[in-house]
Amino acid sequence: MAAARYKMISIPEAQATVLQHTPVLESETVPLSAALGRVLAETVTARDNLPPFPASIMDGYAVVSSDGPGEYPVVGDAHAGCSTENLSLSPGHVAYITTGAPVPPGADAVVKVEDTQPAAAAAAGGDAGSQQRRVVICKAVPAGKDIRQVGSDIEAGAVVLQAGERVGVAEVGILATVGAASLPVHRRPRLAVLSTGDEVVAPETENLGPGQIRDCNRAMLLAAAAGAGADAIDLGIARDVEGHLEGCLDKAIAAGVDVLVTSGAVSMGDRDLLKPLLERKGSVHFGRVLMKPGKPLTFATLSLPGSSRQLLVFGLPGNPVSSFVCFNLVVVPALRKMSGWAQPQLRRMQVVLTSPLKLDPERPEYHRVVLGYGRLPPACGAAAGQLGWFATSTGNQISSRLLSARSANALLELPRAEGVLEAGSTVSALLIDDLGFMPQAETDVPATEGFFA
Ligand SMILES: Nc1nc2c(c(=O)[nH]1)N[C@H]1C(S)=C(S)[C@@H](COP(=O)(O)OP(=O)(O)OC[C@H]3O[C@@H](n4cnc5c(N)ncnc54)[C@H](O)[C@@H]3O)O[C@H]1N2
Ligand code: MOO
Repeated sequence: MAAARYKMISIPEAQATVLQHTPVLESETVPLSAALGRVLAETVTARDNLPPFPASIMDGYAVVSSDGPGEYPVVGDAHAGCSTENLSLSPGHVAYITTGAPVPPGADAVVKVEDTQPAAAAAAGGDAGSQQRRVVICKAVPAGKDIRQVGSDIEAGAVVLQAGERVGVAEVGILATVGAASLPVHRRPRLAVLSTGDEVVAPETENLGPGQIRDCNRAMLLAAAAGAGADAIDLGIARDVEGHLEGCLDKAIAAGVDVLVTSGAVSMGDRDLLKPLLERKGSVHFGRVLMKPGKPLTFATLSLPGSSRQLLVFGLPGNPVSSFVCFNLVVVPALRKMSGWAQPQLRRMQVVLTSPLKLDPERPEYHRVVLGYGRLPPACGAAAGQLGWFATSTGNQISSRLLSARSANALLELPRAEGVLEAGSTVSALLIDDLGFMPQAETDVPATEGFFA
């Protein structure tokens, strides 16, 4: 019997080994326009107060609150963007003010325009020769009403974003607010993707020759790398001869990438040449993992000439689903760690099965599912009708059938066991996509009572 050369290790051991060999990449300074999705390498503080001046929240009149309702002369206008240098209020006077304008010194509240009226005399054409505008304040307001005090949104010197935080859309706005026109973020990982196999031909091949199939892994893994925030390059297809595979590996080294992701050539056939090559060029940390799909998953590191850095090599199995699953389970956390994520692991949640699932007695299995949120369907038995997260299987899970990954936003973690897990069972699931893009709209989920009233 042909013995497998590599010790079979557990999934957590494989993931820990990968992260142990994965560095956090150094920082670089990027303009704010390029910061989306990056992880901050330094804490950002506010250089000034927001608002920097007491600002009106409403269009209306700046008043001295102790004056109360009554008719008052309007001594000036404070528009957004103006200076109040030449405008100050004494009791018995008001100033017209717009939203976002500085409140003039002396005023301590704003009365919104809906709570005022034009003064009758002024409306009728002025009061006996004095051209002064007047207004009737109809409502008493407390001091501070409708004024944003200096620093009430952001105080000067306050930490607005921590090192290690990911820059999303709101964070771009926050950075712009504090004047961070450029900022230090962790460098994006550089990654190369290589397919292997004599049977594999370019996707644009119209008529397949005998024994040929189109290369789906390369396009998919390039897309996955881009989705995970890496800069990816395409190394093409390596033929099943050692010289060619080695030439491709050398190209990855010459390109200066941080990560090489290959697919295929890691199992037990006479043309599975990757592991021996990696042994020769570097260190193979594992070559078999107890998981389905993805058993021959391989991870190696190679020293780079003239550098203290190491090239991380992920030898993903050739079956497209195995490649897809393994990329999510080990490459995504590695790319996240490189990019500066403090917690790079995939997020786990508990979900309810909507159909019975057969278990594998030999390997723990990652079953691709579409998660939805809503009333659990009748198939969930006793839990039916409750609100919760539920998982719908993508069907036949054979590792050649990439349609089983279509729309999948999670991988169920099914234990290695005999038998079937019944519908209605709760299992853990790892998120592989943004739940905001759930393919199914939530069903029958009520909004908070009274929300639309
Ligand atoms: N004797 C054994 N044979 C196999 C074992 C085993 O333990 N003992 N493991 C099986 C498992 S599990 C897997 S997974 C595969 C992995 O094989 P390889 O990683 O060596 O991949 P290949 O043999 O090159 O290809 C497998 C399969 O995938 C197709 N393929 C490969 N590359 C692509 C691509 N870029 N695009 C689309 N499809 C691709 C290839 O044609 C094969 O059908 O090994 C089992 N064998
Ligand atoms: O591990 Mo293989 O991925 O089961 O087909």
